[in-house]
Amino acid sequence: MTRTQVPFPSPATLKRFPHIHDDPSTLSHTLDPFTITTSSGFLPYQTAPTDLPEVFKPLVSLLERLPVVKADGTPGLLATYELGPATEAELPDLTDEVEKLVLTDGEWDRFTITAVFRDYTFLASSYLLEPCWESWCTSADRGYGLGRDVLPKSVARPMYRCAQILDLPPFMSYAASYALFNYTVTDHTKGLEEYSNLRLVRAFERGLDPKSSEAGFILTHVDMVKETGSLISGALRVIDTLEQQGPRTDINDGFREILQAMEKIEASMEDMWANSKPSEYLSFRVFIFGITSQSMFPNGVIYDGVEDNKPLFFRGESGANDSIIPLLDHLCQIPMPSTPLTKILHEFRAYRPLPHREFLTYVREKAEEIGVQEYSVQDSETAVLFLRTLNHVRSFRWRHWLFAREYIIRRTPHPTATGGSPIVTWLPNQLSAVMDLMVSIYDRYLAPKEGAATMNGQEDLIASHRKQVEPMMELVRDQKDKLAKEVERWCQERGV
Ligand code: HEM
Ligand SMILES: N[C@@H](CC(=O)c1ccccc1NC=O)C(=O)O
Repeated sequence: MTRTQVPFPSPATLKRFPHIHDDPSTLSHTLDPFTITTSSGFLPYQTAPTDLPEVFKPLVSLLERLPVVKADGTPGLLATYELGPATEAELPDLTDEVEKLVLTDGEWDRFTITAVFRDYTFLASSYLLEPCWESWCTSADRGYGLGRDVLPKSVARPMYRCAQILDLPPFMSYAASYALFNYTVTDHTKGLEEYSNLRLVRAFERGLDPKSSEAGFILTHVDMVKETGSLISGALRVIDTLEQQGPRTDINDGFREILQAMEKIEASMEDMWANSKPSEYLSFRVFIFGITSQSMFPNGVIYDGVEDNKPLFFRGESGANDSIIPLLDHLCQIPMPSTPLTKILHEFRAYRPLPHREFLTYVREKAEEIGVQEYSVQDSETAVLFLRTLNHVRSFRWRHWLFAREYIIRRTPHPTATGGSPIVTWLPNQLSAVMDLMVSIYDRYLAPKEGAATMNGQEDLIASHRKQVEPMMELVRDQKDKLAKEVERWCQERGV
């Protein structure tokens, strides 16, 4: 029997997110595929289509021939730098066919439209970055050179139309394109349970081979995000119970559910090292750069037939559009410094699917309104659970910093990440913010107080809770110093 004495989810949450507890397999394809449920979490409510309606055959044909190594193991169009000419010669403008992607009730078939969007964005990025791929493969210094600066009508117009319908920027994105709408399973009865059952749908380089580093890179993200149903459920339990002034024990349970989900997510994240080799990352990475804040696109890109042909600028595909960490940032009300770096963090928000954006905004506003942080620190047991939640945000970001260092920073002087953020300073901006908050909460609410009555029951309880987090806090203080020194060294070495 549950101890909950207030409705969960709260009427307010249910009103705002009516599908939150639905069985994902029953959801209508008119809904955005990233409609959130507590079982599918931030993954799409159903596995993405591997094929498109027949009329998009010319697009699918290009996509199947596109990868550097095709599904059958032979070289594809990007291997010989022939994708550009093939696209220009073969692809008709299928924008009118996008208009026909409606279901019987006349509503958009958003599920299929997202698959069409995914495929156009794959083609667009391949087309724009093919010259960079050629420079990277052929020039000794491994520079990227310049990308193409005009996207043909036959790619630009239908991609733009899909993006309008889905309310997304018209460019390859993390959720609706390369990562979360780009996996399938070999055995449908097994689903997502086993990592070895996962496969990519589309790939740039060698990703159709499940053992490749490209496949491993993306599928590790999928394997992590599959655990987000209970993360969302835990976060909602905290917010909904607090909003309805329910019992603290239930709020503590919400934090426990979050902690359990994060254990699984971080364990899966650690498999990145085995699933995707650091030495092979920079290859397929060429195709995921954006067209803003990048030397390859100094003047953005003209989308022929779109927005009066004025140059457009979009951030590239990035895990910064993932929703796990922003959910916890918002729930815990982690304050970010007012720096230009934080502005980039906010700009990334626009690249998430609409349902993720709506959910994260809801969590951010509710957490502020009901004061999740303030409530949590008033009781030493909740304060410990809150600190342990923050510690997951820290360890995620620390592990992630090690990825950025070993897969990218050590191996290329290129100053910006695919999303256009400065490669050395941006990730530490957020990592330092979490560590600062941990130290300030510990010092204020759990550290020994001068003159506190030692035999007072309350002090004893605080002391016993303090003991639980002391080793964790020691590590945080060490890591804070280590990070600052390391960032300074990289900045000096790279002239930042
Ligand atoms: C080899 C593995 C990875 C590398 C090299 C890597 C690299 C990067 C880089 C360079 C950024 C900067 C943003 C930009 O401008 O593009 C970034 C951001 C980010 N990535 Fe990754 N990433 C990796 C794996 C992951 C995984 C598995 C996740 C989990 C979903 C993830 C989630 C994030 C998040 C949340 C951000 C925003 C950072 C923040 O809020 O502090 N990344 N990543
Ligand atoms: N920003 C990263 C790439 C990246 O973030 C990313 C790209 C595609 C899919 C997932 C990603 N996740 C990691 O953050 C980079 O600069 O290499």
